[in-house]
Amino acid sequence: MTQTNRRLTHLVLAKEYMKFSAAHFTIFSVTERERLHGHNFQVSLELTLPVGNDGLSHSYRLFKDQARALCETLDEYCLLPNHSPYLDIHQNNNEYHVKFHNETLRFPVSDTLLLPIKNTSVEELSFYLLEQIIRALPPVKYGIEHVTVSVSSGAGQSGSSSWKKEE
Ligand SMILES: Nc1nc2c(c(=O)[nH]1)N=C([C@H](O)[C@H](O)COP(=O)(O)OP(=O)(O)OP(=O)(O)O)CN2
Repeated sequence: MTQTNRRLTHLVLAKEYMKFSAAHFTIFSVTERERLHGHNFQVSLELTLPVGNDGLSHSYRLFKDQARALCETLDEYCLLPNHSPYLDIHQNNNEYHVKFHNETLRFPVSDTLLLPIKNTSVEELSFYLLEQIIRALPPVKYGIEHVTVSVSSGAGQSGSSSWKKEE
């Protein structure tokens, strides 16, 4: 397919089930954080990819199922940023002891996920999920030219991150 007659489509996938319920606290500085609380985080996925002669890019079931599976890996956990510059996290038997400023918070290991992110913000969660999506759906294999993952912590607020195929 030449560059000129390539037909690209932009799929937007934002199914209600692409969500995860999780506890977290956002850290604002070396001394300031919010209290532990939860959200139903909503995820959306946008993909740009070519449409074949059959008028189809891929069955978007493939992408929806992957997004849903990724959401399930985060569902009903307390999420901690393992790369936060403000936290010192150690496991002590079946607990994580999390030192922040002048306090130590304790979380059950069974209910907590340490994510490779710097904060449990929507922006950092979008970076994390984008990396997971690219790992699960290699763009070269699926002809994906651009992908954006958005994470919302509530109506009217979200963060997103994107990957774009190098020209
Ligand atoms: N850049 C970011 N700022 C904030 C984030 C974030 O993810 N990225 N997250 C929070 C808090 O986690 C909080 O849960 C949501 O923030 P808040 O402003 O309190 O918004 P509400 O969901 O409570 O909605 P309002 O109706 O606007 O109060 C804070 N900042």
